[in-house]
Amino acid sequence: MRDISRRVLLLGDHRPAGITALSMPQYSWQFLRTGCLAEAERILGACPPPLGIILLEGPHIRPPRQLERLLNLVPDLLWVALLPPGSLQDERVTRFIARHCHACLPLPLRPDQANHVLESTLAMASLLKRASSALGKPAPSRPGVTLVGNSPAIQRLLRDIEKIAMVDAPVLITGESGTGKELTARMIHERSSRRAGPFNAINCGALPAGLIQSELFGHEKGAFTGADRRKVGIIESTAGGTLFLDEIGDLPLELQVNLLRFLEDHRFLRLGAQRESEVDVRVLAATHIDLELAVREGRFREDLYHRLNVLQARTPPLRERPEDIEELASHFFQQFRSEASCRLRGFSHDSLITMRQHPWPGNVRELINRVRRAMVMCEQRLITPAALGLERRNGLSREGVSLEMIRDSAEREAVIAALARNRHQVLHAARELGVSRATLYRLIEKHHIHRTLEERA
Ligand SMILES: Nc1ncnc2c1ncn2[C@@H]1O[C@H](COP(=O)(O)OP(=O)(O)OP(=O)(O)O)[C@@H](O)[C@H]1O
Repeated sequence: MRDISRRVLLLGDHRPAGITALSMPQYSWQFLRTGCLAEAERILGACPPPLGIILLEGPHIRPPRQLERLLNLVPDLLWVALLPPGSLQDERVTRFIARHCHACLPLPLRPDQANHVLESTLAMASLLKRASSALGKPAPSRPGVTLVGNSPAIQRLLRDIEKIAMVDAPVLITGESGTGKELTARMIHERSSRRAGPFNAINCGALPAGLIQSELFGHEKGAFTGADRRKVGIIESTAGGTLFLDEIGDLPLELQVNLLRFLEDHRFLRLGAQRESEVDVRVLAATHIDLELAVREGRFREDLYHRLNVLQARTPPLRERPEDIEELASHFFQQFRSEASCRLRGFSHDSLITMRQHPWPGNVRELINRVRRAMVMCEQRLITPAALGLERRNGLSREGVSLEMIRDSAEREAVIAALARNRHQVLHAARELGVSRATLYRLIEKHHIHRTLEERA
């Protein structure tokens, strides 16, 4: 019987020179070769091998985006890159290797050298598997807290965070619920000169109006019935650090004046105290409501609004950056995998498409919850749309979906259907759709449709 741990997925359009020798009994590697990404996905979904080899030439490295999608599907598979002569001069190739590959081998293959690299990669794969199941820990993630995502909107936010962290002024962070406002505040703190001090967060909307004053500013013993000892408020306990005031729009008007006073001279009065105290705290505030409107309607003090709004950061909603969805899903998949069945290997192609179509009203928090639930409930090897609670539906019946998203979704469906009807022949599918071949290629790129077809037309 063959040792199934020596199975290797070989992704490439042809058998690379020297590979056949590695299938000989003295090496006994078993290669599952495919030049088609959809086929590769099927192999990974059915009975995934521990190793993958990528031949970095031909159309596969040309559209690296689709390739990266596949690699993100099974984050625990270790990849070895096969390098045709001169390929390392291509900066995209070196970046790709640095990001995704465990090792690389020059072509043509020298069987002993290739066998040695495959053996050591296999040993590393089994070591990592054992370590993650023994420790019950998620795969290592990036150091410190950081925003996952590569979209221009997230890159802009990351640059803003770096700049804001350099200055010691108040910040107003705006964005819908679940978009990462608190995470942004933490990142500002961790990158600021206050990083050695405390980071405290308080949700101004979650506390009853009667309690919030003593939570923020503290109180003296006997300040009110039941105040049987002195209490240090969150402002005071954040001395030398950063205070994050979430849902600042919910702060009662009578407390807004106290906060303004504190922002102006860092002085505050404990409830029931005779004298003011002084403390050095940076305030970051967040809101998901339109504060300017709240000012116009008299629900929020204009002077406090301007005092808080010295610097701004905006956390973009997930529907504005669908290109981040896959990376986020894959990030949380890795984080939760220790809690879930080890059978799971990643996301099905269908679920990736469905996730891109979903409007994500609850943003990243919703995505985290769906991935976590899917990892518990899914019985297949690849997470399905059903396990995510995102059955594919006709866009027109969905609530809260913009016209643009409906149009986008219909366009994607039409392209997929035309390609399927025309056996993936681009020229014929383009004719059927009444567009040029170039336009159809642009649509395939735009919607990240797996080109199992590549250039058959
Ligand atoms: N870009 C991101 N990368 C990684 N994790 C993220 C990202 N954005 C949000 N999260 C995670 O999503 C969850 C919700 O984020 P967070 O609490 O910061 O959102 P919020 O905007 O403050 O929400 P709310 O307004 O409801 O308080 C957290 O677990 C956070 O770590």
